[in-house]
Amino acid sequence: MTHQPESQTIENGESNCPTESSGCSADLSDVNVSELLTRLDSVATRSLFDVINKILDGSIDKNNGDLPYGVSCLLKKVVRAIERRVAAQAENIQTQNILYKSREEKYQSRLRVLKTLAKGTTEENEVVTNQLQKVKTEKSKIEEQMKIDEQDLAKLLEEKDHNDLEILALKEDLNMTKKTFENLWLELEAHARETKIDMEQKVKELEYLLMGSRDEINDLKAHCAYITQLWKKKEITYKSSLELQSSALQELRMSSKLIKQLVLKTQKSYLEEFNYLGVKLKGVTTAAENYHIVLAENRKLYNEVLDLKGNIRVYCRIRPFLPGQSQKQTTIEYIGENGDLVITNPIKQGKDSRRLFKFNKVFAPTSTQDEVFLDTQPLIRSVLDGYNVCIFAYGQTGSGKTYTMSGPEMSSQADWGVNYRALNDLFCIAENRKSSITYEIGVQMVEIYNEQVRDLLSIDGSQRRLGIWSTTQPNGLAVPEASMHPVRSTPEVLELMTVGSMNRAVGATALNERSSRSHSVLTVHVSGKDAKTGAIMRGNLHLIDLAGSERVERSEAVGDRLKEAQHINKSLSALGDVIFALAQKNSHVPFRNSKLTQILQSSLGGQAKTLMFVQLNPDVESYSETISTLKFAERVSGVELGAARSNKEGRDMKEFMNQLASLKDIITKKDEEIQRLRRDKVNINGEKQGVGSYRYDLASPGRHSIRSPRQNQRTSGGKGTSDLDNCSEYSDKQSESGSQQSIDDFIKVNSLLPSQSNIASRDGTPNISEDVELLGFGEADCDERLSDISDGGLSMGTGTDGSVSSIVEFTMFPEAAKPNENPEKPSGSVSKGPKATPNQTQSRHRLSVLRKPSGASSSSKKPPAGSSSLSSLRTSKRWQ
Ligand SMILES: Nc1ncnc2c1ncn2[C@@H]1O[C@H](COP(=O)(O)OP(=O)(O)OP(=O)(O)O)[C@@H](O)[C@H]1O
Repeated sequence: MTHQPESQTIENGESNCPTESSGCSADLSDVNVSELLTRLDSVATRSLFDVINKILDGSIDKNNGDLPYGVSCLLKKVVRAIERRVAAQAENIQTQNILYKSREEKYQSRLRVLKTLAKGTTEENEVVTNQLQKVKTEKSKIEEQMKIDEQDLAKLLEEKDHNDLEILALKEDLNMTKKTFENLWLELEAHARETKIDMEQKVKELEYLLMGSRDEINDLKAHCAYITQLWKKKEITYKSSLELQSSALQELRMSSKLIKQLVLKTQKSYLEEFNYLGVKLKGVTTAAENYHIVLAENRKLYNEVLDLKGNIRVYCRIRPFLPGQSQKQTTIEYIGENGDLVITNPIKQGKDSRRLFKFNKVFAPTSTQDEVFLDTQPLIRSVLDGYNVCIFAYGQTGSGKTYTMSGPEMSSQADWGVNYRALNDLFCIAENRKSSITYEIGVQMVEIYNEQVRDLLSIDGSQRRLGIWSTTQPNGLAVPEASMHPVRSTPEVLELMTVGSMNRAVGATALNERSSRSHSVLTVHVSGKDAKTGAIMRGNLHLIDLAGSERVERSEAVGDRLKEAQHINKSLSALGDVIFALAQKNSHVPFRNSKLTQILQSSLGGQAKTLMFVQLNPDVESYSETISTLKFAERVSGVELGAARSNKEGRDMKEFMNQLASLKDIITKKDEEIQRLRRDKVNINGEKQGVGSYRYDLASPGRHSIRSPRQNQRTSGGKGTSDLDNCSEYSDKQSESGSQQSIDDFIKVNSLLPSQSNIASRDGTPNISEDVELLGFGEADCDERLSDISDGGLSMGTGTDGSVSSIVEFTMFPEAAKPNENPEKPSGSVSKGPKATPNQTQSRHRLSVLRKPSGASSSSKKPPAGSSSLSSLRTSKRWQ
């Protein structure tokens, strides 16, 4: 059935190979070729292409590309069908194309017609629209005008109504006024009539009165004549009294001349008396001169006494509780003015709970940096006189050592510690003395960390280990390898110290977050050259901030920290051993046991002045540390270092005596000048003003202008330190009020107001500084430096015998007036201290000569220098 149409098509002459065709149809069974052939023209072209493809694929697979005949015929048919179809379609397209073209032309011509039409219509439209627009505008204008007219009309109507109302009201008013006026007119007419009648009556009355007053005028005329007569009489009386008064005046003139003569006489006698007083004054002046010399001697001797004293001073400072510690219990029970300190253990009961310690001074937690420095200042000043001074802070970690020595971090000037203030002070004095002494100041800063000495100010920033001199060098350089930095001002020092403290080894322990685990040693080298003699003085100031002294187990340190703590403890116990050996006066002092004691050798063993700050933490938890710190400090305070000695070169006694003699010459010359000036002044004042002028001078403020730098500081806000500004201010004041003026003032004060003695102030307390300044010693730049003059509280253990020297001693050392408190102690022997040097021997000799009272045995009243009086000095805690 399926092969029928195919065979028919082939037979229809479409193909010459029917057998192949059947074979072919058999091969393409799935394409349904026979069906295709029957409706070749109606099948889609795509299907025809599919058939071709399948035929070709089948032939490739089965016959290796050679098409069988049947298949070729089939293909031919299909291709022809496709060709026909394509040709038909091409014809179709051409016809359609022609159709489209004709249509297009048709539309184009229509479009042209329409365009022409549209053009004409648009122009007309525009004209009409414009006209319409104009008409509309006019219409709207007319409408608006009409609206306005309507409004105007309405307004006019309203106004008209209003005017009508007003006219009505006015008419009413007019009527009312008219009526009122008529009434008033009537009333006035009636009143005028009444008034006319009254006036006529009054005229009649006045005429009657005029008749009476003519009599009165006549009476008045008579009275006036009488008064004129009276005045004439009085004039005569006054004239006579005037004559009397002028004669009395002449008498008065005569008597005034007499009085003048009397006054002149009295004046003359007064001048004579004054001259007599002047003679007496000379005596007083001579006494003052002696006082002056004696005072200088005393000052010298006083310094020598201080030198002989030679103790280590111990100041105790208690740190306040830090912010946030207000609830903590304190171990501090009592702080005495005299240096007493009572420590209590609140945990213990009974008498064992309290312990008393005694130091040179105890600073309460409220003490300021300023107050602490005021008590340290005199010691520091000795450095400029060629002394070695050592100040160190000892105490457990966090007890305030760094605070006392350097001040808190980022501190203001008020918070500056001893270091900054000391250097500031040194610059200040050096500046004041520059006319006579040229100073050079240099600083070194090293730290001892794990028994290694390191330069904190090395120029190349290296942290190399430094060596130490085995023995103390004459130039005081214990660590010669450490870089030396010359300094000229406080800002330079501040900069260096900041660098130094930044380089300092800092670690953390359980006790203090930023605990310094090294000893820091700041050494200030001062060398001064005397412009006149060429002598050179060298002084060293060691400022030491020791590492924390707490026990190893308490700091909970391990590893490196433990090693550090062990080194610290070792060096501190070496320090203790040295101090103990010194206290025992052992022949061997183990300075070499630690780097710290090696560096401090010149300050502990030599002739140096030493001050130790014992720092305490008041917290009860630190009780045991506090007690061991205080015990250590107590042991230190018992050490005597021997006499402090100034490092002066080439200044022997002869030189001193020469200087003294030349100074005396100058003073004598000055005194002569003063005498001359005083005489001139007396003459001038006698002529011009009389004695009153002296009283005026006494009250003048000039006398108070001479002040010590310390007084100046106190009055200017109580600042403990003086910067260079203060220095210059101080020097200015000094130069303004020269010694001439001060001596002059002194003479006036002592001669004219003996009750206001300058020797002692009114309340009985000594006024040493003022005395010294009044005598021209206000500047510390005299023969002897005033570095230690403020140690005025020290006793010399002497009674007074009424001599000038005794008065001076009594004034300067009020405690000396007390009887010897320790009579058992043999007087006349230097009980402690090393063998006296020739200088000391001489000083002692001078001291005893000076003290010898006229006509009294020295041994009965006063012990000689260096005896019990000096012992009492040692126990006296009033070293300032
Ligand atoms: N007098 C004081 N007034 C106020 N604060 C103080 C005082 N003393 C110490 N402090 C404060 O207590 C803390 C510890 O003080 P500081 O660092 O000086 O102790 P330290 O003994 O030097 O410790 P370290 O051994 O670790 O160096 C700091 O914060 C410091 O500012």
